[in-house]
Amino acid sequence: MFLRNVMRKIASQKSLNGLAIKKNYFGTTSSLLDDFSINANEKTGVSVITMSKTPANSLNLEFIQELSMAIQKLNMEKSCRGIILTSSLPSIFSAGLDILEMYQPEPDRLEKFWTEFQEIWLALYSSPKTVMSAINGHSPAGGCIIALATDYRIMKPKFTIGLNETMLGIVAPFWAEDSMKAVIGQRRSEYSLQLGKLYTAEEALQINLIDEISDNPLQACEDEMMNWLKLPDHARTLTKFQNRGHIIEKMKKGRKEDLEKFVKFIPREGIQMALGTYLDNLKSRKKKQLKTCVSDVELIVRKIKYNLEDYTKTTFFYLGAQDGILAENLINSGCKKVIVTEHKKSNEEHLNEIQNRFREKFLRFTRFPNSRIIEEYKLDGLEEKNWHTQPKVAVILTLLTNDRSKLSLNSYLLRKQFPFNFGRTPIFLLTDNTESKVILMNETNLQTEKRIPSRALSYMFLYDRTLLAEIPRLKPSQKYTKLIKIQPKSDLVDLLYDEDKFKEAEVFLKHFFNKPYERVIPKIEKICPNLGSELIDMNITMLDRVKDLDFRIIGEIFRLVASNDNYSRNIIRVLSSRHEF
Ligand SMILES: CC/C=C\C/C=C\CCC/C=C/CC(=O)SCCNC(=O)CCNC(=O)[C@H](O)C(C)(C)COP(=O)(O)OP(=O)(O)OC[C@H]1O[C@@H](n2cnc3c(N)ncnc32)[C@H](O)[C@@H]1OP(=O)(O)O
Repeated sequence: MFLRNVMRKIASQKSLNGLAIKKNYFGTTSSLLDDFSINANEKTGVSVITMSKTPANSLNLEFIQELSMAIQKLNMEKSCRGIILTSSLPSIFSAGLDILEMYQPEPDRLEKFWTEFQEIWLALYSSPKTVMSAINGHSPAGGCIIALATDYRIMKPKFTIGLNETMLGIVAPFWAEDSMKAVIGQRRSEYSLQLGKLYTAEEALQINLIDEISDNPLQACEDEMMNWLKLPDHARTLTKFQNRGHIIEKMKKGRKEDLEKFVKFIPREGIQMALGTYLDNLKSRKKKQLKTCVSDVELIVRKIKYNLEDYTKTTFFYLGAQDGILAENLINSGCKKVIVTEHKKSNEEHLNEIQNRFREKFLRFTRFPNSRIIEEYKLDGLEEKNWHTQPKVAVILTLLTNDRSKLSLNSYLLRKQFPFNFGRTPIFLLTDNTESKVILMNETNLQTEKRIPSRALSYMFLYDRTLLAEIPRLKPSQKYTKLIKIQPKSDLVDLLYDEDKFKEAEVFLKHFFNKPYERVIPKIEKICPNLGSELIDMNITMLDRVKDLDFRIIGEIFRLVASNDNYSRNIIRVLSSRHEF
């Protein structure tokens, strides 16, 4: 019966094929939120899905939804024969479910979250394709569940994998347990699950939790995939379903009850306390591992009595090229990546000088495709370093001018060119702007706000995609209401302050998300003359003059509409799929 259903499903998928998959299936595509990319190889029929959601590829609702959709599409794509899952993060395959989704959850979201997790597991576990995991970093809990849902696992040495849910005071779902049993056997599974065991790759190989160890799991998966693809797909797929059918059926039958249990279980006081403690430990473990980072940045920060250690969270620095010395100090004190930016062509020479000075230390030198003036340097030996013990500080953007056009340029660069998702990283803008002020946010809940007047550290530039995506789910009390107050100067700000105009703007925004820019601008101009040109020149700082967060989002949309690029469109699509818009 099950096999018959499977055959029927494969047949119906075939007919859906043309509809479900974009014509340009081959090549590289990115997810809406840039949390993963898919590289589809036309020759081999193998698609590599690379997860890149910093800092840990933890699976939150949006990430799971997008990933799941991508896998389902690949499952239906006739020309795809194999899928490899991997990560672009240097030491984490996936840290499992995003604990913040389960800690102090909102009921509706929690339900959606678990439903989507069930869904992605089903899409992977019952995929008709050959699915492999190139586990190139830690893979606890949900990360291991995902890997277990694939057909073959190759892992990089030394990292850890396992179902450690009991360590968090929670319980792995029955279907994950079943998939583990199917791989390592009943006894070993029971032992591992009860003790929440995390195994090193070497240990995992011994108990068959993984199939191979390799320094280059992706390459090894690609090689192994070729062996699997020698066999006729239908025979291999049916054999897979013969083996997995009972587990899939059981999951489908029990999934409603599983969901009910989950949404009841997670909000329980004891569970919440356990999750809270686990989260605290996760954070404090990191603080203990921090070395003191002695650098110019710290000196600046010390001068203004600001404790850098509170904000030692990230691996990236933005620096003006004029800060060559600063960059060198940061590198010497262990920063993993330094981005050197320079905006004046005349300083190209200086940039070259820095580049030459640092050449030996950097593994890679990349020019951003759309800019002559941004350079990325990557530290030598990055892969070998133990990332756990690396000092992580903050993102710094230097801007030693208050010239508005440069401000625009910086925000533009940050928004358009910087390929990373900052997560909850604090971002500082160092400037000599005399109206200096800094807003430091507690990035986790946006509740804490401090102001530190300073000439040197003037402004915290809080703009990141994760945050943007998170804004709609913040409770009203968590929305930050105080932003830098600067006299509104532009029509746009007037518009955003004006209730009636705002309403009008909101109405047409609703209708024009998907309309071409040329059609939007005249409408905007009607409401607010001269706004079109203002929009083009608009920079993020203006948005910070807006008094209310919702206004800010609208402002953000104006800006995105104005820039009219793919990235903006994607964000708009994400935002417009939410109720707020
Ligand atoms: C009766 C039963 C009924 C119903 C069933 C009930 C419940 C079912 C639910 C069970 C399913 C659970 C599956 C899960 O996946 S739970 C999540 C478990 N995950 C973990 O335990 C991993 C935790 N993370 C780590 O151990 C380390 O981060 C890791 C080893 C992966 C990497 O270490 P590294 O030192 O390289 O990085 P860190 O500095 O620790 O992390 C970087 C930042 O990422 C944050 N982080 C890490 N993991 C998570 C996560 N899972 N969720 C959210 N955030 C995470 C970490 O805090 C760091 O953040 P910052 O400090 O930089 O802000």
